[in-house]
Amino acid sequence: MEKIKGMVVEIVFKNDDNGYTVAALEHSNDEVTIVGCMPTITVGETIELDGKWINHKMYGPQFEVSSFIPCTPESEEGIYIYLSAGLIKGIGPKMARKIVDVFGLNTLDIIQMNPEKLTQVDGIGKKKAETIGKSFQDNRELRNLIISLSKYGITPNYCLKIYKKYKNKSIQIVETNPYKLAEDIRGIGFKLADNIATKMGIDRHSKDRISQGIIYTLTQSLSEGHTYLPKSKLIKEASKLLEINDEYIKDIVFKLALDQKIQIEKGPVEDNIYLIPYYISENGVCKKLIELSQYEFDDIKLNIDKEISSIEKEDNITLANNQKEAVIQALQKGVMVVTGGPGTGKTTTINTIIKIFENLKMNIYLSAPTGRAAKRMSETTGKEAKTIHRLLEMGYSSEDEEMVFMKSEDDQLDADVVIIDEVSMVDILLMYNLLKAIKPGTRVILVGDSDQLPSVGAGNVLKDIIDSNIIKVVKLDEIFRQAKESMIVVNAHKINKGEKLDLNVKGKDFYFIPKYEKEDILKEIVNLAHKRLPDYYKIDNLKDIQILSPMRKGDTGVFNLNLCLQNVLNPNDKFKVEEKFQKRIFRVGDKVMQIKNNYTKKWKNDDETKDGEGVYNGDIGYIYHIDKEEKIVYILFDEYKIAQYDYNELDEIDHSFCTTIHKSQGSEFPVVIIPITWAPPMLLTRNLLYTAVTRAKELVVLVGDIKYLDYMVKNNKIYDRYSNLNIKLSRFKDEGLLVE
Ligand SMILES: Nc1ncnc2c1ncn2[C@@H]1O[C@H](COP(=O)(O)OP(=O)(O)OP(=O)(O)O)[C@@H](O)[C@H]1O
Repeated sequence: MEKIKGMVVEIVFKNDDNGYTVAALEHSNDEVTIVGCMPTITVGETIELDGKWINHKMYGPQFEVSSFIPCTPESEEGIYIYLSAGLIKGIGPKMARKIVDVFGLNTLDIIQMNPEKLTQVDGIGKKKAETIGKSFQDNRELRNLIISLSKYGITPNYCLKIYKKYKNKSIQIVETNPYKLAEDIRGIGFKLADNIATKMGIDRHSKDRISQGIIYTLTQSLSEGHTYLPKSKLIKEASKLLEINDEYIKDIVFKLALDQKIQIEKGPVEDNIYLIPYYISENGVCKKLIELSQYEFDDIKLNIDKEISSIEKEDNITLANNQKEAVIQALQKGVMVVTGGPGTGKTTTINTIIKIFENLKMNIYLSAPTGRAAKRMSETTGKEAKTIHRLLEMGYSSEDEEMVFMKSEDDQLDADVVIIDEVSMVDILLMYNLLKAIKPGTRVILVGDSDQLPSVGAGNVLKDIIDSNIIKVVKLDEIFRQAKESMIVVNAHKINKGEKLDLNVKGKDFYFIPKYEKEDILKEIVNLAHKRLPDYYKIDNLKDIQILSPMRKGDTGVFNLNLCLQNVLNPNDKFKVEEKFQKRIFRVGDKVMQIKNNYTKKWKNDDETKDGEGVYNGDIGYIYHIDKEEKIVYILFDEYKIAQYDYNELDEIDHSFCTTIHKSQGSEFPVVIIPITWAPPMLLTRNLLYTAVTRAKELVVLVGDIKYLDYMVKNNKIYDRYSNLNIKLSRFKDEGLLVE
């Protein structure tokens, strides 16, 4: 093994996925080629390398690197080159020159130890000095992490995610339990974590490995919507994942239950295995629903029929019988469900209910699971509606920054009535947190359409509640005359019943354009969004049109459609700043979406007169500005909220010229275009089509092969979720525990 030292003068090639780099190094007054895994090196940096000289057939002599350590640059010029490489937020070449001019050889010490002194440099204020100091520190720690973890085959991109999550505890956490990465880091699955563990020498049959495999199998099943797995299924899947015999797994399942990491519940056929929070939530939702629904009210003394008549007169409307029934039940029951498809009068019914409770001077809270749904509820009721997270006053615990709700059993909501919209999107954990915060004597009204896709999170809450026959349900099924005018509404109901759709009725709002080849479907959709629809309907191709695809991959999947749509709807332009992030280019003007809830993301309006926090999964925005020097992307949401994203936060953002149908749940758009083509059967389902179509307010255009449309309408196979809420609720009735 030999040692050489020198300054990196050029990066010839770098593979961001595995860190393999070819670079030129200034060494002993000569320029030599170095090759190997050096993911962190930058031009201007001095490094010390271990390795050996080889003679490459084509490229001649090269130094093959087995390990390297960064050294502090020794000359002022070296420091300048190092700082101007763009690694540190707030320092570009000009600023680097100014800083080195002031501090000379002490520059790096000053940035690391006394960043406040940077204010001596023209153009650096207190805040900027702090940012530079922090960015330098983060950069150092991250580079050390990348170097330390590269021996386990962890790529720089994952190191960045790991560092974001665990900060300076990263190495310690990874080396103590690499399987934790599979739980916490997006993109790292059990397999990758297991590979890392193998490189660390962890035994295949160790208790830690098997425990993690079992927990991972259960965690994975949550993303398919299951709240538990039957024991035999769990063992089979875990054994496949771990590639070991069932017997080892059975033992550890039992041990995990003793350690209270999982819960075993006796089922009628076999044991069911839960992760603890899901067990507590499923039982808790059941108990709270029974408790709230059994409350006997004697607080309202009014003639309900008279009250309804006077509101009907006021609103110039006659409620249908089941709408009236819903209003009456809302006054009498502790918990009730109002369900129905589009145009069946849910909003009208809820507005009547709100009026009656308002006349009675009752305290009413309105809420919905997502920001978009809450906004829509505010618009249709004319009253403030909050997200459930806001309603429950979500915050973070001081010790471990875990999310907590301030409103809970110890400090319940001061409400007489709570109305929740879009309940089909509420999962079992959120429902439990909500119900815990509601005291007996409060009326809870759950509104939703159980034919929509179920919640992204585990459970089948709305459908289970409806199917249990324990909670009062009023199903609205009449489509009102006004709503019947819309083929979107009419066809949505036809989809639900598995009937043939009315397509291309002249002057209406539901069109089908036949195309058979995927390339033709793609071309047609791009053309519709770019030219045809905006020209014909005089609408905005970004704001008014939303393309929804069932899948992410493939020619007509979200990823490819976004690439093609970006090219025509927001093409490259020398006046528009853009930046490449892994496989995507973000450009000023791009339509984007927040893809996970970020309750603490701060936003301000343009003139900073309004501010707030929280950007939610599914929120659509536009790239407003990209600051390459500060490494910040500014995104405009809701026409006035501007949120800043550091480059390393951009995994929360995706392009949204096209989104998946799943992500569109709870949102509405004027015009929706949907590709109809081959996809895996589990994506060609009736309720996926129904959800997509009901997102449109004014126009639906389907493009593709009619045989797949027919297939979707007929395919009402719902992929069952393991959830016991329905059975647990029904048990109360079977055992005669309910007051009728
Ligand atoms: N009793 C009624 N008589 C006549 N028209 C009604 C009645 N109830 C509702 N409508 C009308 O039917 C249409 C649909 O009603 P509404 O918006 O309340 O339904 P919805 O179920 O909330 O629909 P969506 O889910 O699509 O928002 C509206 O135009 C509304 O004015």
